[in-house]
Amino acid sequence: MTDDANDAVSLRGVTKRFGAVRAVDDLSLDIPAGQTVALLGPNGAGKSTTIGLLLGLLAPDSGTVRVLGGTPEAAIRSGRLAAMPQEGGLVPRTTVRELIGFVSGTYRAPLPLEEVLASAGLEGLAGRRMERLSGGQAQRVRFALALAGDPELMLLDEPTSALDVRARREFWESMRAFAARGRTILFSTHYLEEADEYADRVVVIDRGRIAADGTSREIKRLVALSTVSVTATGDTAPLERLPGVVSVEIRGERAHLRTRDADATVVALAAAGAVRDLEVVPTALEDAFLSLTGQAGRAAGLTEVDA
Ligand SMILES: Nc1ncnc2c1ncn2[C@@H]1O[C@H](COP(=O)(O)OP(=O)(O)OP(=O)(O)O)[C@@H](O)[C@H]1O
Repeated sequence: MTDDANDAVSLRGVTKRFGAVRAVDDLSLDIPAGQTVALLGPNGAGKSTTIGLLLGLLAPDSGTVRVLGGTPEAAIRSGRLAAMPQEGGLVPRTTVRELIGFVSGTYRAPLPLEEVLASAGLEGLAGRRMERLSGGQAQRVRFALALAGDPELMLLDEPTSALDVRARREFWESMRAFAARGRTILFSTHYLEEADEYADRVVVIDRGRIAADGTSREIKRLVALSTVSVTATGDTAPLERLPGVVSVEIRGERAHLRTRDADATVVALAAAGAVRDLEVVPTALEDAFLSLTGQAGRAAGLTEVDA
């Protein structure tokens, strides 16, 4: 790992404990300027804690946290770092234009109001009052407020968790425009699909440590993407050793083989004469993700990148 002063984010051996819980455990992560990075992990993985550390809301027990070459506090003070809250922050009875205009006025070098409205996809909603916005529209206003100071880095903790599918898509369209201007985005999410679609890079975090780090294509290649099912008779232990197989689950008469290479697994099953009622189904992305952070992932020999 290189030490690059141009990194937008640099965490070095960072640990944050809450009592006996190591919410972030010796984590090292560098994000070069211009990347859109998804921090992906199950509940309690340490995503919010990581973002809290980067915003200076939490102090690490050990290790160093650098944001845009300095401390999080300095980055926020200069307006170079912005965060978007999940909820709240919108003043009722004001219009979209009034609120964004007011907040813009508090920044030293704000973006022109019309540009903020356009970037957040709010042109048609500028005159609308806060209480009349849908969930997705309100979230775009929060995004606009974060955008107004023209930050270089945006940190988003589960920005779409309260949104439905359509609102989620609309939100990400706004985010894409921001990223296209060469800005850096780090967002946390539970959804592999979201990481897959919107991030240049996916960092999978599990129990405060990095479980995998790569493009979503690389991450998906690491995980078991198909399940081969057969009716199993006799000893099922050898199934575990077939090519591609990551884990085997026996339910009644059926053996479900989670595999990274369905073709190789099927060929090997055929050679063993064990193809009764054979079925191959793609694993849902969510399940694939669980296999990466759960037992199956460890069985597949995935190593912690930053151990
Ligand atoms: N203020 C706190 N006090 C005590 N424990 C905490 C605190 N904040 C976080 N934790 C614990 O630290 C661990 C990591 O929590 P964190 O909120 O960072 O995870 P997360 O990945 O953001 O989870 P989620 O997806 O559920 O938001 C969890 O075990 C959590 O219970």
